[in-house]
Amino acid sequence: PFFYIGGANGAGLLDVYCKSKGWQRIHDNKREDYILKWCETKCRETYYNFKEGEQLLYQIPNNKLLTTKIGLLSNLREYERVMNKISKTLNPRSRQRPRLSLMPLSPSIAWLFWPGEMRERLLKMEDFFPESYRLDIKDERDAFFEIYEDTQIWICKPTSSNQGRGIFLLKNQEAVDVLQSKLQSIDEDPIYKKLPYKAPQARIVQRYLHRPLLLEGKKFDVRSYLLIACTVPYMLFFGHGYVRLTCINYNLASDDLTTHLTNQYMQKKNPLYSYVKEETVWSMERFNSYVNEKYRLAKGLPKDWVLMAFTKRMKDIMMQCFLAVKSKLDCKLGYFDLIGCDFLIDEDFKVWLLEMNANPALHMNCAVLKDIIPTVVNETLDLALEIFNKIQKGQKILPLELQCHFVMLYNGIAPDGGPRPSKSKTSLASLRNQRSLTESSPHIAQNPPKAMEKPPKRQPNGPSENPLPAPSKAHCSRYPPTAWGKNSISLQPSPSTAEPHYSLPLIRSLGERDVCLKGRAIQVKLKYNRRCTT
Ligand SMILES: Nc1ncnc2c1ncn2[C@@H]1O[C@H](COP(=O)(O)OP(=O)(O)OP(=O)(O)O)[C@@H](O)[C@H]1O
Ligand SMILES: [Mg+2]
Ligand SMILES: [Mg+2]
Repeated sequence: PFFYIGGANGAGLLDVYCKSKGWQRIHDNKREDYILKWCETKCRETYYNFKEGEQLLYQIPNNKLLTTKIGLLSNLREYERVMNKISKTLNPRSRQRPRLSLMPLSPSIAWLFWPGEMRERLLKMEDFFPESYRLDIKDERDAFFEIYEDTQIWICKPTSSNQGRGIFLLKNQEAVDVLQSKLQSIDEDPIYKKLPYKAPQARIVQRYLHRPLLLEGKKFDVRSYLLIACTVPYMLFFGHGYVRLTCINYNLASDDLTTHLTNQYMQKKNPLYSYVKEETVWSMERFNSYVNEKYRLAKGLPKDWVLMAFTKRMKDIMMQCFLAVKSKLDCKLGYFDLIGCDFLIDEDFKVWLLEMNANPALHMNCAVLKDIIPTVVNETLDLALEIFNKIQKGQKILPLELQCHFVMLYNGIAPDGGPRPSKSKTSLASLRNQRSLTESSPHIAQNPPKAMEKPPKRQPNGPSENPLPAPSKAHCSRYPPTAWGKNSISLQPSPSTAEPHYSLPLIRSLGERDVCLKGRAIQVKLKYNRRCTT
């Protein structure tokens, strides 16, 4: 079996992992006979030639729905708008009365179609995403220029750059005026009208969180992971990452971007970096202990706020982002993705999502990263492979033998334990007859997965359709102890957030379809594929 790695990010770790399976590396990107392909950048041919159900391919082709600044902002907004609309129609407790013609048989029936977990789960965007405006839409940027008040601080970011490239702060009216006239001249430039692809990248402006929580006087953000190990059915996991601090103390008035932008790439530009680099990345345990020690009493926080409340909040936010694009992501058996999610905590311990990243950095330039990154990479591949193999063989996906540090966020497994039919064209029956990766891998074939000794345990609060077994800890010994496993980071999956089957049409409809209630029937009108489910 062959594998291909494109780019340098994490290449060493990926190479070792794949070779340990007995696979052989190929260097020709055009070859189509690979079983796993992991590329930093997406290329159209790869997706065009991808053999669904036979190959594993890193990165969902349209992950930009989440991983560009504009994609994330627009999808979160649209999700909130649609959810509020549905909520007003279906929620009998809503202050606004539903329109009579839209009244279902009884409010309590309508309530049934609004699953409890979704009611509770829906977060207000303003509570986790800093106020933002798209500058590529005229009305929206005019709205920003209208509301801007002198001395407010905003941050301006290009939609699909990373490593802090192209980011600047807007600190006064003068800077905002300069930006306004620049945008106007781009808009009016005849060259860009003719050749719009030559125009500079679209941008957003975002309210600058000017009172961040500080660690030893330094600003920081937290990189965590959203692993989409499978898209048919969806299998999502949360993974802890690390804390990224600046080299020098935070100073709001400073014009030095390295005090404001916490990403490692920016920090490397600071002359102090080589002296303090080990201090610019903290493990989550160190962060947890620090908060326990310095802030617990002063701020009245519960013990282990980082590993408990903060972690839960990150998971909830990730879930909301996923639900916002769930019906739009390209799903094919074999696609998987690892998305880096950046969170900032403010002085009031409020958690903010800054952005989501495709192809997150897998470099190991600090001791903490040497500990964390291999685990992230190995378990990403383990989970993607285990799920893929099980589906190919028609086996039940759960329990997952190789799940160790990642915590399950969501699964779309049908109540019978098999994959749920999706919009993917793959016939699972035909996949079962195909040669599986396990069979084609001499290493795995010699070491077939051990059967689980115990039947899967039921989660106390999980819905009965989707019992989530505890991950096998035995597997953790395969990798050296890491910051993830050493201390108290939970190895237990959170209560299942898998969707109850009755809500599927409703959930699928979100964002793209109209829900309309008529007479005694609840009808979900599907705008795009003209199917009608009652
Ligand atoms: N709204 C904000 N308020 C305060 N600080 C912010 C805000 N947005 C971004 N930052 C800071 O700027 C840094 C870079 O921003 P962001 O992560 O959005 O850009 P990026 O170029 O995609 O970076 P990377 O992908 O390397 O993390 C963040 O790590 C954070 O420290
Ligand atoms: Mg980024
Ligand atoms: Mg970032």
